[in-house]
Amino acid sequence: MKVNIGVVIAAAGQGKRMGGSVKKQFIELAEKPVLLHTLDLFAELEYVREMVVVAAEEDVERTKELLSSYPHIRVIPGGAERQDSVYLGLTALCFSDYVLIHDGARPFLSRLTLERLIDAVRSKRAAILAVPVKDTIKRTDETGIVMDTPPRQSLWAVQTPQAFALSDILAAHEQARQDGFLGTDDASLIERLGQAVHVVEGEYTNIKLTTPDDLVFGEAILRWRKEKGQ
Ligand SMILES: Nc1ccn([C@@H]2O[C@H](COP(=O)(O)OP(=O)(O)OP(=O)(O)O)[C@@H](O)[C@H]2O)c(=O)n1
Ligand SMILES: C[C@](O)(CO)[C@H](O)COP(=O)(O)O
Repeated sequence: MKVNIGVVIAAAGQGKRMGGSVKKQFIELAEKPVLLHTLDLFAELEYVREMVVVAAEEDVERTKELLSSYPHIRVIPGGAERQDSVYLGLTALCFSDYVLIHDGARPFLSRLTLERLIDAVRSKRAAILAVPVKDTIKRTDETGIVMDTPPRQSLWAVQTPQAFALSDILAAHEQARQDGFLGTDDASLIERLGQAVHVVEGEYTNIKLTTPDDLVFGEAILRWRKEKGQ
């Protein structure tokens, strides 16, 4: 059965941890802005019914210009926090049964992984990409003393896209706004309502560009893919 899939790209951040003068969505990797690396994959998919890019208010015009070869992608202004920007993106969708919520600053997603996530959301309603944590994780108290070491077998580093039935995630965002709850991802808003979120194993290369060293990893990922002919 044909389903309508919408995409919300959160790209309204200020990139403070990157620390440079150019916001990370506009930084060029292999002579192409990060945001275009991110969008290209979605823009070529026939089952994507609609796409919304959420940009910082001051960057809306610049983002529209950058996306001028994609007239079907809408660009709207975002909010103060990622969660606010995503909410605004969700409310702009008109035709979608399911939505993929993705960070504009996560430009190395592969088509294979995306398709596995889409298969999962169609049967499970809420599915996210994640990779098993490789390091040992410790929890500390406010003085930096280790409190405990959670068993690693149950720990995952969570990525985007995160995929949901649109009605569920809209309701979860509305509830979070009402409760004043701010999560660091969208799945946490569903989890707090008791709904199951399914993990789909992703790829370690689907990194988010957050700090300057991530740009070095990013260049290396692109080089590696080119060598492999991908
Ligand atoms: N108000 C915000 C904040 C973040 N984002 C987006 O959410 C994604 C993940 O956020 P993060 O890596 O934290 O980006 P920034 O907020 O730009 O970075 P920083 O926290 O270092 O300022 C990014 O694609 C970013 O553009 C957004 O759409 N709206
Ligand atoms: C949504 C996310 O990319 C999942 O890893 C991440 O939580 C975003 O966090 P940030 O604080 O906006 O970097």
